[in-house]
Amino acid sequence: MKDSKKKQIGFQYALNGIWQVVRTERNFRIHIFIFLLVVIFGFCLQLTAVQWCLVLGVSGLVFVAEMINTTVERLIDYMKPEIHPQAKAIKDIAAGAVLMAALTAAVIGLLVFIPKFLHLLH
Ligand SMILES: Nc1ncnc2c1ncn2[C@@H]1O[C@H](COP(=O)(O)OP(=O)(O)OP(=O)(O)O)[C@@H](O)[C@H]1O
Repeated sequence: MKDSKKKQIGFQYALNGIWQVVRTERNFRIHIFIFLLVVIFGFCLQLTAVQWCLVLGVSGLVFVAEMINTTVERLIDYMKPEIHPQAKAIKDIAAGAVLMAALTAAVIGLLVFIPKFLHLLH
């Protein structure tokens, strides 16, 4: 098979992976909804290039963390372990990664948007 054809198929698998998460994970859809709100507010409040980089960067971090968490959960469920402390620790750590990304996003979001809102009020 040609190299470009192989790459195209790999890309389709990757898109399929993203679609799987969008379709099945409620939390991921909530992240998308929040992201769209942030983008709308970003345009309305005319974020600078650096502010866009921060907001988009941290949003990407949340999406990636959520997808890795979903991967870990599915892997553990696929292996069908008994209730086991290791299985619990693995899932809890993956969930903790999402929480850390989300908290970072929230702090950066507040640092970027609060001064913009205050500026509007004055
Ligand atoms: N096999 C297991 N053994 C021990 N504890 C488990 C096991 N599976 C899940 N748990 C515990 O239950 C928690 C929730 O697991 P679950 O797979 O339901 O994730 P979830 O966060 O509810 O996933 P979803 O994103 O589908 O809502 C885990 O964080 C872990 O503490």
